Amino acid sequence: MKKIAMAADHAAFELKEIIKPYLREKGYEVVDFGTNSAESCDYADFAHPAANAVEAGDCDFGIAMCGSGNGIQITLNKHQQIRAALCWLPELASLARQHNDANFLVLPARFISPELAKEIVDAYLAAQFEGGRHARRVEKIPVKSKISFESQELI
Ligand SMILES: O=C(CO)[C@H](O)[C@H](O)[C@H](O)COP(=O)(O)O
Repeated sequence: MKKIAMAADHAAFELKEIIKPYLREKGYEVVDFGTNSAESCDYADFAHPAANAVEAGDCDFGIAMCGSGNGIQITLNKHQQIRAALCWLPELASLARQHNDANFLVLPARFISPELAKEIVDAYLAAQFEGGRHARRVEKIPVKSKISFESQELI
């Protein structure tokens, strides 16, 4: 059974509580890293543990959300092995997986309806990484060392 890490701040708590049972009904195991109420909080406190779980292989991938999606996406992408994609349309979610092998789907909870959020989640879950030229590009994403701007080579 695939294991999904979930994380949200107060702005997305309600949406998380809608998407969580939706995923469980579909047969996914959900590990909920919080937040656990609509009380004001800081997205990074939930994003980092969820990112750690995916990086460690304890979860297969993640679904995260905050008001705009920006704060939690920025935080997740500080992790070297995380590719978090902010998606507000199903097509973007499909592409995030097909082209970017995104291991976190990020939703802007204050800008989409629960129904649209479910469609975006469905698109993300149904898509597969296409590999090929995209694999070459994804491999170049982690910052391995200083890179020369002129040559794009490691220095
Ligand atoms: O980090 C964000 C914006 O980049 C998120 O949308 C937060 O959910 C938002 O900033 C929370 O705002 P609030 O006024 O504290 O509810």
